[in-house]
Amino acid sequence: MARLAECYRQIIEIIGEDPSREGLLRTPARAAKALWYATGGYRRSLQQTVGDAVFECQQREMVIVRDIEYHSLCEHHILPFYGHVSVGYLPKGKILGLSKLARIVDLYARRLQVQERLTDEICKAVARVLPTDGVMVSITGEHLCMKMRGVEKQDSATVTVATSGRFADDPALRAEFMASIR
Ligand SMILES: Nc1nc2c(ncn2[C@@H]2O[C@H](COP(=O)(O)OP(=O)(O)OP(=O)(O)O)[C@@H](O)[C@H]2O)c(=O)[nH]1
Ligand SMILES: [Zn+2]
Repeated sequence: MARLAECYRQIIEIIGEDPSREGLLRTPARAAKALWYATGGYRRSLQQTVGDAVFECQQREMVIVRDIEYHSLCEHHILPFYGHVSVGYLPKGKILGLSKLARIVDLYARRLQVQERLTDEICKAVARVLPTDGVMVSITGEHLCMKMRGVEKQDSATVTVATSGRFADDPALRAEFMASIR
């Protein structure tokens, strides 16, 4: 944390500000803490995230948690991107504690990411922590690197999808998932 704060102190200096100015005195420490938090996904495992919250259940119909908000950092510019994740799966004898789906989202969002990989990692993680007949994930994202700099498009949104198991080759299942999250 001290090293990170020192890096931020230097950044403040390099951009032409005075790190000893009263308003900026504690900024390096605050910014370090904020970045540490926003990248906390590197310092937790999937197992720690899910714990023991896998339960027996014979329900086989699709389970969906939709509109889980996330904040991530684009790996190209280290600027935020954010939006909503919807996760669905087909249970096969076991179900996952609902909050754990949201915790899995945070586990992979709080890293340097591209939206496509975030989508894929969430999909694979759900399939890893419980038996399923398939997992589907859809993410919407607004990227500050496309809004506040660069191409400066304020209204574009990115949608990404990942599937596994029966979702990969059953258009009706995909359609059911997409209809439920709309
Ligand atoms: N596929 C994908 N691209 C992303 C994501 N986040 C940012 N990018 C893109 O990463 C690309 C990096 O392109 P470069 O040409 O190397 O960088 P740049 O000169 O800053 O590009 P501009 O943003 O076009 O100014 C840009 O097109 C960004 O829009 C993401 O989650 N997924
Ligand atoms: Zn970017």
